[in-house]
Amino acid sequence: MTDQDQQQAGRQPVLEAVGLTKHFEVTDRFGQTKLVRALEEADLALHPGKTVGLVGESGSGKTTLARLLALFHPATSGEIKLDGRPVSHSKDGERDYYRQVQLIFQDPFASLNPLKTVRYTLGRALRIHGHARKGADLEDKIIELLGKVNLTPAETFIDKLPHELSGGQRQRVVIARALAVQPKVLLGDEPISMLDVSIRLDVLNLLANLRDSEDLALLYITHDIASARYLCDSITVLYAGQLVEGGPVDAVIQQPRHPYTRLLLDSSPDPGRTVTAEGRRAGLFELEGSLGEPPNLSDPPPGCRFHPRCPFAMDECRTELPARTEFPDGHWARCWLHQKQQSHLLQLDEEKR
Ligand SMILES: Nc1ncnc2c1ncn2[C@@H]1O[C@H](COP(=O)(O)OP(=O)(O)OP(=O)(O)O)[C@@H](O)[C@H]1O
Repeated sequence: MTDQDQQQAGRQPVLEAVGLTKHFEVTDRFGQTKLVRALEEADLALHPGKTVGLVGESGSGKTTLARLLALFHPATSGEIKLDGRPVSHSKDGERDYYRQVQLIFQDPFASLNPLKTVRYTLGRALRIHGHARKGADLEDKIIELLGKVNLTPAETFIDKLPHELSGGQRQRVVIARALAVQPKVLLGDEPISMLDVSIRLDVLNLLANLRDSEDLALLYITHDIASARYLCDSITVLYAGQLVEGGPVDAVIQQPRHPYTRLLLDSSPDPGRTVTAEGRRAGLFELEGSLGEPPNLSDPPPGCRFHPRCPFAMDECRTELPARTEFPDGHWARCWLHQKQQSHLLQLDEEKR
């Protein structure tokens, strides 16, 4: 353990999800009510100065978890803790929470009022949260925020409306507005996925710099495991509403312990690895297409929801989600292979890759 790791180990999480579950009640066109089981008993911990990547394919429940953490939806069950204390859902409790936890959405254009200038947007956030009132002080703080997100010189941007900015500049304004609140936690829900490919890296680097300079706890939500690898200290993998694996980024990427994480890695372009003619790495999931689609969450498979696609599925997988198996260095997975002493099957296959 490095000195930094030791310091981190002693720091308590700033934000924690404990057993967070969300079932949405929806009514179909025939008037029938059903439950969409979007998230099941999710545990997650965010630490100051660290980034957790939440990775999963479309519809796996990533946004649902972000929205629960931002208090946009009430949880069906489970708890959110800020600085070790359960969040109070009183008006004052929620106002205090929003001062500390800010959510950045995928689409910066939809996040900004199209009729308001950058000065107004940032000034309003500063005033509402009591970090500046008016006049020169307010102007100085707006300029400081623009500097933090590299929108300089500030006079080039301060009087612009959202449509006069590029996508990347708009997302920087959204990030500056979140920083105006002086939060401890930033939740980034696919913050680069709608940006031009050429500027995605710049925005990731900006988030990394802000995390370090402001000691922010960052949740980075993405379907792109390669970008999570670039930005994150640890990764948590979500499949069809169930968290299936997590741990330090290198451990998860170098030695995935859940077959679904293997699928994600095998599907992710990586120039350093063997690639088949179809653009996928040679390996277990070459026949991914024939292994089926993610389940419908209004009628999910029982047990481990990945079992219909899993080449290792055993009887247990079809009835019960296993407990977490913990490995050294904080790496864990929920997979029967480990509970039934069958990990070698995954390892044998790993050697063939
Ligand atoms: N407000 C809602 N009402 C009903 N169902 C919802 C609601 N929000 C999300 N869902 C359902 O919950 C499941 C998870 O959706 P969610 O948006 O969290 O996934 P995601 O991983 O963020 O996907 P994407 O990457 O496509 O945004 C989906 O089946 C979705 O249809």
